[in-house]
Amino acid sequence: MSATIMDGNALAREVRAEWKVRAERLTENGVQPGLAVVIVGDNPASSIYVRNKAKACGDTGIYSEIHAFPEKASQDEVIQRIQELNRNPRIHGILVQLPLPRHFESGKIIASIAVEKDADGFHLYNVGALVTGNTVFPPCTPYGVMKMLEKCGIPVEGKHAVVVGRSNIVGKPMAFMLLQHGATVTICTSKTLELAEHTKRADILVVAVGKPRMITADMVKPGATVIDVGINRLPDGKIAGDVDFEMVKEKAGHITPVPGGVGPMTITMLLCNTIEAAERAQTAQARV
Ligand SMILES: Nc1nc(=O)c2c([nH]1)NC[C@@H]1CN(c3ccc(C(=O)N[C@@H](CCC(=O)O)C(=O)O)cc3)C=[N+]21
Repeated sequence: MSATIMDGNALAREVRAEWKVRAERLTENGVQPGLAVVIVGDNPASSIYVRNKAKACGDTGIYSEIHAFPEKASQDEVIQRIQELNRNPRIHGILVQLPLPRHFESGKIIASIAVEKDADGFHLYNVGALVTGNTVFPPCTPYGVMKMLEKCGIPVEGKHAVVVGRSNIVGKPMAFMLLQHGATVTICTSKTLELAEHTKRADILVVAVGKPRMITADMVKPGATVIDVGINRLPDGKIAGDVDFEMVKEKAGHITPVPGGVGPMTITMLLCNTIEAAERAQTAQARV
């Protein structure tokens, strides 16, 4: 029996339709949700991604601005722009596209984003909120994964989840979100010894390492849910995930493809966080 494919494009459309109603309600009340995307340098992958985000905003009724800086921009001028965006009432969400050029200290840039406009959930305050179970803005990729599990009716509570990858933007927040939902969580890295011994015990396996097809069928428990966060560009130009999709889909119960899996959900959750931020701004306004 072949696994059920978790269609990220279809799920993303569904979630966007639900949230679009909320964006429209806000707009009717005079507060159109607004997102500012700050991008430094001209990494072609980032530029495509930023354009896709702007388009997704338009489709969902969100106002968006792109603030592009040249590679050689100074850290101070970027921080100054972020501070302006922090004060701009049209903007409810601010995203600084990562990675930044090497001469930037990402921590300082992220710290300059107003906590209540941090649509990526990367500010240390929001990281702390997530870890303590008081999440405001869940980081978009793990948030998208949780939403996919929910939409596909995959239970998390009591299950053994294994996360492979320990990045601050995917692996770590993913592990804490699964934990918050009652999973027993194992966090592995690409360096974990006997990795298969861990992954084989996973009811839910989330892989975010960046090594094409590193998860093979022998590393997966029959019937498991396999979530592939990896997006690797192969020498022939094709895109592959961290999971050997063709082989693993014969063994898993549910599996996400790449492309068309977690990626479209990531962009969608950014839109949700922006709408959420606008709703909170409106509520705060009403209280004054
Ligand atoms: N501050 C910040 N926040 C981010 O969320 C962030 C970031 N910086 N920097 C870059 C990464 C990468 N990322 C992707 C999101 C969606 C797709 C996506 O939708 N991919 C499609 C198409 C893939 C393709 O064809 O290239 C898919 O998987 O189907 C890809 C990559 C968000 N990132």
